[in-house]
Amino acid sequence: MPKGRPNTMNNYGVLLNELGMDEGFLTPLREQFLRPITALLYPELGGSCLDSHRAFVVKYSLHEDLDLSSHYDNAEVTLNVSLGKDFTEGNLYFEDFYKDPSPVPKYLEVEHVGAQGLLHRGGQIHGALPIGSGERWNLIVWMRSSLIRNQLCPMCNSKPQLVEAEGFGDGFTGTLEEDMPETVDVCALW
Ligand SMILES: O=C(O)CCC(=O)C(=O)O
Ligand SMILES: [Fe+2]
Repeated sequence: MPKGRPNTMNNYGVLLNELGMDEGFLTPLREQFLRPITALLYPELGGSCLDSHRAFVVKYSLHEDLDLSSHYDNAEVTLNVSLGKDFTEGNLYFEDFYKDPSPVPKYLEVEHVGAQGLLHRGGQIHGALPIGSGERWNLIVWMRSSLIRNQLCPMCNSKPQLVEAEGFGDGFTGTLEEDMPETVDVCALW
């Protein structure tokens, strides 16, 4: 069975599409349950037309990854749900936005509470502080809007150079301006 790393920074965890969880769980979660919320909270990030995702669980423990350094996600909007187990410390923290001129509080720490999730902008710099003990697992769903990212890659800040990919890939569609994706219509009708 394929076993990719959840992302380029977390070493321990599982990509949920490899477990076949997209169709029955993650796509309905994004489309039916999260979209009404993200449409209201993140209109400027394509919150009403988040049309793909990369979902994974990340694992932290004393002998594996302890923490996660500051980064922004390859996502317009991210869902982060604490799955437990028992752990101490390991708070999530937020810093400035990547490429956002508006002033925001310099540093905000959020304690993970089991079975609770939070939504944040993918472009907001964040990281995870070291756990003190135990094992921490989180469900992370990086949600993408092709409408937004087809215009500018959020990671390199340039016009995307598309290559073929399996499944949702990195969430880009079509061939940019000449061939706008069908999701444009969905968004316009929302
Ligand atoms: O472990 C966490 O709570 C954060 C994980 C994260 O930021 C990520 O995987 O992009
Ligand atoms: Fe992240």
